[in-house]
Order: sequence, then C-alpha cells, then structure tokens
Amino acid sequence: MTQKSPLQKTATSFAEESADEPHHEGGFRPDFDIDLTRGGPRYGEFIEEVRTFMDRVKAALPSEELVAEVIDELKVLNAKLDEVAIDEWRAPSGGRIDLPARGNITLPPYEVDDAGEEGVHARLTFRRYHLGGNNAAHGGQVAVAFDDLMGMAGALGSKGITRTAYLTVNYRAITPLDTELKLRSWVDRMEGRKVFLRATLHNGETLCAEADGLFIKLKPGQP
Ligand SMILES: CCCCCCCC(=O)SCCNC(=O)CCNC(=O)[C@H](O)C(C)(C)COP(=O)(O)OP(=O)(O)OC[C@H]1O[C@@H](n2cnc3c(N)ncnc32)[C@H](O)[C@@H]1OP(=O)(O)O
Repeated sequence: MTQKSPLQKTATSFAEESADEPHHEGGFRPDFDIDLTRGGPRYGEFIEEVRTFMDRVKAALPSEELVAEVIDELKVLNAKLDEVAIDEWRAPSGGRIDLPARGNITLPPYEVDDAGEEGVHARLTFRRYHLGGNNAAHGGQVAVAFDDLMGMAGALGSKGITRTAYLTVNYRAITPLDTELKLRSWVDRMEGRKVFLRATLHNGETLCAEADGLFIKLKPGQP
C-alpha cells in the first residue's frame, strides 16, 4: 500500500503516542498495528459488491425462478465463506481502516477525509439499501453513521476507547439517497471519563440531521 488514508495517518501517530501505555484488552480492543493486507488487495471491491447486492435486492421484483436461482448461488457462497470464518478481532470487516467504513458491511460506507483530535470529517452517500421511504434514508441508518463516526471522534479526541452511553439524533430535513453528504463529528467537552460529542450531517448548506452523545471512556479491560 503506497498512500495512507487520513485515518491511517492519525491511527499511526496515536499508536506511537500511546506505545508506553498498557495494552487495552477491553472495548473494541484497539490494535493499530493491524494488518491491512487481510482479505487481499481486492477486499474493498468484495465488500462493495456485497453492498451492490443489497442495493439490487432492495430494488428487485424477482421472478420465482430468479429467487430460487439466487438462493442456490448464495448457499454455495455462504458455505465457502463459512469455511474461512474467524473471530471478530482478526476478521478484516471493521478493521480495514484503509477502506470506506473500515470495510464493515453493516455501516453506511462513509469515507474519512480528515481525522484527528479536532474531529472527524467524512463524506457519505446513502443508497438504495439505506432507503427508509420516498427516496429518503432510513433514520436508523443516519443514527448508525453518527454513532460510528462519533465513536471515532471520541477515541481520537479523548485518546481512549469510548462506548456510547446515549445518542440523541434530531432529524432536521430529509436525508436524500444517492447524494454525497458531509458528515462531521467533534468532541464538545470532556468531564473525567465522560466525553460529550456532537455531530452534523449536511447536504450542501442544508442540515439534514444533528446529534449529541455521551461516550464513556472505558477503563482497561472494560468490555
Ligand atoms: C472506532 C470505533 C468506533 C465504534 C463506535 C461504536 C460505538 C458503540 O456503538 S458502543 C455500543 C453501544 N453502547 C453500549 O453498548 C454501552 C452499554 N453501556 C455500558 O457499557 C456502560 O453503561 C457504560 C460503559 C456506557 C458506562 O458504564 P461505566 O463505565 O460503569 O460508567 P458509570 O460509572 O456508570 O458512569 C460514568 C459517568 O457517566 C454517567 N453516565 C453513564 N451512562 C449515562 C447515560 N446513559 N446518561 C447520562 N449519564 C450517564 C454516569 O452518571 C457517571 O457520571 P459521573 O462520573 O458524573 O457520576
């Protein structure tokens, strides 16, 4: 890999700064010395095909024959993937920080432009499989995007690992599909282990949604 993503750069300097601290076995068990070759160079393309599949499923009116055909093909693929299943710490999904949403198929595929102590800026395009209704993104999908990005901003801003205690989302305007949106999160203030975060989602000048959340910095070993 030649070029590092903004998140990789920040994660590397974060790892260097915390090199003398005891290894954190709790929370998301962070290990920034992670192998980004897991799944190979086409792993991102693989995840993107899975997302495209979900788009197609959401949009399809399949015939009975096509449903049967897809079931049979999926059974073959699922059996192959089942043979290579490993634990969550070593699976690339969620750990490939060089990929949109760290290669995690259950997260909206945001792309980080800038990440640091000051906050995280990302771009996000919701698509057909995120549909709530009438060409708008499902509110739960918006909340998932906020939760993950705020978790990242909380980790970088507090130099610790945080978990969501509460997350309040205010939906201000329809969040459109197939439109590149700007997602931003930053630490508002910290009180001991309490990290108060804010986040916004914009379509151009329009504020689609905003969130505030309390994330708690975990103690070493705390799940
Ligand atoms: C880069 C990767 C990003 C990934 C981001 C994904 C983030 C997530 O989705 S995490 C999953 C969702 N969250 C969870 O499952 C958390 C479940 N809850 C818990 O584990 C615990 O309740 C936890 C960790 C939040 C807090 O527990 P604990 O560490 O024992 O803290 P506790 O002593 O109870 O509280 C600490 C302080 O926070 C306050 N607090 C805790 N929860 C709340 C709450 N819901 N509302 C208000 N205040 C709260 C307490 O009152 C206390 O305040 P003070 O210090 O002033 O007395």
